[in-house]
Amino acid sequence: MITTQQTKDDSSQLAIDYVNAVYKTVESRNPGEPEFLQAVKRIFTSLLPAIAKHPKYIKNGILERISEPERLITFRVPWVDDSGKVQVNRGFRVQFNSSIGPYKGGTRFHPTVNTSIIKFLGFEQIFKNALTGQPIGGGKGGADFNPKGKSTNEIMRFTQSYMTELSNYIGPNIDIPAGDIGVGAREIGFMFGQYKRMQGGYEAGVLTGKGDRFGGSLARTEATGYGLVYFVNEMLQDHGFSFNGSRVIVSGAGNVAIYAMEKAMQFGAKVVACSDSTGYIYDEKGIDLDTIKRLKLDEESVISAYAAEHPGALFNENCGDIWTIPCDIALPCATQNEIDENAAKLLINNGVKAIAEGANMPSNQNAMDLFNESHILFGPSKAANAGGVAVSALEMAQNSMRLAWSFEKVDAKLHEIMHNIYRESINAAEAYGHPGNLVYGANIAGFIKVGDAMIREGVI
Ligand SMILES: NC(=O)c1ccc[n+]([C@@H]2O[C@H](COP(=O)([O-])OP(=O)(O)OC[C@H]3O[C@@H](n4cnc5c(N)ncnc54)[C@H](O)[C@@H]3O)[C@@H](O)[C@H]2O)c1
Repeated sequence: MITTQQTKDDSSQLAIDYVNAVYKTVESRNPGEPEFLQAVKRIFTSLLPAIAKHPKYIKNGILERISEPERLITFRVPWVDDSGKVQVNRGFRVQFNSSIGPYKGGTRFHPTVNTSIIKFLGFEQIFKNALTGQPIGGGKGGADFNPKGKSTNEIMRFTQSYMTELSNYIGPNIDIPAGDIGVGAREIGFMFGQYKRMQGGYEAGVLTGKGDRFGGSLARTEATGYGLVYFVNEMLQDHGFSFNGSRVIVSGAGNVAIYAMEKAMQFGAKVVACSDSTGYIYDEKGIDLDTIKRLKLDEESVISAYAAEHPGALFNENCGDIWTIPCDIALPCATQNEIDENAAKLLINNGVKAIAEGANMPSNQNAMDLFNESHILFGPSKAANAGGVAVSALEMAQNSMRLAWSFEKVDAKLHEIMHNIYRESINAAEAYGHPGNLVYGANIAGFIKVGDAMIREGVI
C-alpha cells in the first residue's frame, strides 16, 4: 500500500486510490520480482502530487501502461568455454518505453541478473533518459553471465553469442544498448564487431560506449562519474557548501567510482575511501587514484592490493563497513541496495552533508526516508548518474552526423546537461509541493515528459 503525508483533498485522495489500485495490479502481475516492485513503488509514491494536479494521467491510464514493458525478450546464450564444455546462460532485453525516442539503456553481465533486476533498471531508465532532455526511450539488458575469471576468448565467444540473438531486436532507430556492470569498452567492441558482421553494413549508432577509433564519443568513459560530481556540485553550491576541502567516500572502484573520484579530487576534495566487492580501503592521506586505476583498469586486481602498496592505508574485507568512516559527502557508486537503514544512521550520526547516488538505487527505502527526515542533501540516481546516458545520446548524435567532437566539447555539454537536470528537478520539487526533495523533483520532471508524449501518441 502506498501512503503519503500530503493533505488529502479530493484530488489527492483520487490520486492515492488510483496509484494504489495500479500498484496492486503491478504487484499481482509480477510476483517474485522484488527489485522491480521496489522501483515501481518508489516512483509511484513520488508521482502522487503530479497525478493529483493532472487528472489526465488517470484518464489516459498512464501508470497502467508505463509500468508494463512494451516488450521483454529473454533468450538462450550458448557458448563453449576454454575446456571445450558447452555453457548456457540466459540473455535479457527489456524495451520498456519508446514514447520519446528509441529504447536506450545499458547491458549488465552479472550472475545476479534476472527479470526483476532488468525490469527495475529498465523502468528507472525511462525517467532518467527523459530527464536528460535527449530524445531517448527506456530499455535495459544483460545476462546472468559471470565475467569474473573468464579468459578474453571466453568473454568474446559469450558476447558474440549474446549479440547473435540480440541483433534481431535492436538497431540505431529501434534500441541502442550500452555497457553497465561487467560490460565495458572491450565487450561493447566485441558486440559491435558481431553486429557489423551479421548486418553486412556499418551502423555505428547501434551501440554506445564504443572505442573512439570506431564511433565512440570522447568523454563517454568519464561521463557518469564526472556527471555525478557536476550534479553534486550544483546541490552543494545551492546550500553554500563545496567540494573544496571536503572529505569524500566513494563505494565501488569501477567505471563510475573511478571517474567520480577523479572529478571530486579536481574540485579540491579529499577522497579517503573506496571499495570493491572484496572489501574497502581507507587512506587518511587521500586515495592515490593512479594506483586504483592501474589495479582496477589495467591489472583486474582486488582492492586489498592498494593497502599492500600504501602502508598507511587500511584494508577491511567487509565492503559494507565503508559507511562507518566519517565524511562530508558520500557517493555510493557500486550496486543496488548497498546503503541500508544502519548505514544511513551511521552516515547521519557522523555528520554527512550530502549523499548522491552514482549507482542505480544504492539506498533502500528506509535509508532514503532517514536522509529525508534528517534534511541531508540527497541526489537520487535517476538524476545524479544520468551523465552516462546523456553522453551516450551525444554519441548517437555524432554517429548520425558522422562527426567526432572534442573531449572538451562533450564535457562542456555534459556539464550543461547536469546543470539542467538539477534545475528541472529542483523546480519540479518546488512546483509540486516538496521543495528541495530531488527524489520527487526528478521523478515528476521525467514522468511529465514521458506521460505527456504517451497521451499525444494515443493508446498504444
Ligand atoms: N557505467 C555507467 O555509465 C553507468 C551509468 C549509470 C549507472 N551506472 C550504475 O553504476 C553502478 C556501477 O556501475 P559501473 O559501470 O561502475 O560498474 P563496474 O563493473 O565498472 O564497477 C562496479 C564496481 O562495484 C564493485 N562492487 C560490486 N558490488 C559491490 C559491493 N557490494 N560493495 C562494494 N563494491 C562492490 C565492483 O567490485 C566494481 O569495483 C551500477 O549500479 C550501474 O548500474 C553505471
